[in-house]
Amino acid sequence: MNATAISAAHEAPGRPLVSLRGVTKTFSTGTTALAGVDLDIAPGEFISLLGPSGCGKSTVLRMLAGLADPSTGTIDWPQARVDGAGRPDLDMSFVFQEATLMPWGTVARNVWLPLRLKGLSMKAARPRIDEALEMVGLGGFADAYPRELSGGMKMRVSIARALVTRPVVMLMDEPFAALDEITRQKLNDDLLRLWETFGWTVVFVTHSVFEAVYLSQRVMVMAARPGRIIDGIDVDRAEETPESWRTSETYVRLCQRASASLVSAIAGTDHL
Ligand SMILES: Nc1ncnc2c1ncn2[C@@H]1O[C@H](COP(=O)(O)OP(=O)(O)OP(=O)(O)O)[C@@H](O)[C@H]1O
Repeated sequence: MNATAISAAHEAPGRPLVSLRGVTKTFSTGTTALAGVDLDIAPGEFISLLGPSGCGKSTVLRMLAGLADPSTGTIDWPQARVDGAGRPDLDMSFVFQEATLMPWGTVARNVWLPLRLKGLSMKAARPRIDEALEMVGLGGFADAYPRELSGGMKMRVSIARALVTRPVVMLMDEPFAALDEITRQKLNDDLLRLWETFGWTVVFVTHSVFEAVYLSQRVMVMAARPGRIIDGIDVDRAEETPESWRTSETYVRLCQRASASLVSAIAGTDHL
């Protein structure tokens, strides 16, 4: 494995896909969810936001998705055309912890949903639905109903529904947190394969040090009260295979480093 750079820098090299500067978010309740967040994310980067409950991870994702605006500070998309409200013309998909499938619809109809919202008929969308299901290993399950699927399969459907629109940016909010460890590891590997295939920019929220270091090129550690970034850890996985990476010295060392940051994040959080 190559030397692994570790730095607290929040900037990605080159021209960022998105750039957050001095971003704060204060809700009408008075809660300051984020204070002074500076972060650049490079195109094609896999970045994780790691931190204790309430540190503002989901708020960052929601702001990237355009579902919430910063109270102060800026979010710029230097490589995209933006509309009057500053929203980029990039396709983004959001994957949540719950698969949130429609129980009355087959797998194919669930995956169709975002294309249907764009006006595509089932007939026109079907090749893309089948391709998306193949990509997540559910080629034979188009006509199954959610109740017939395991938790891991439901999450695969959710990922198929996210990738069927061929997004540029994949926003993932603890997608595997509810799954057992073996399923989670398998889905981690599948996600990395999909990321390599599609070249997505992935912003991945997790509470798990091991998952963050396993998946990411960069792990941003956040603390709460107020939500802020306290550390940035660069991860160079080099040529490791999934198995050799999970047991490598570098992986273990970076997990220790991220754990130590997380401990200090939690130590500075008086409500825990
Ligand atoms: N709509 C809202 N109105 C008021 N407060 C909110 C709202 N959304 C989030 N918050 C508060 O903002 C802070 C950050 O919330 P956020 O959900 O971003 O944290 P998180 O790190 O994703 O937490 P978790 O890991 O528990 O999902 C929390 O204190 C939360 O209670």
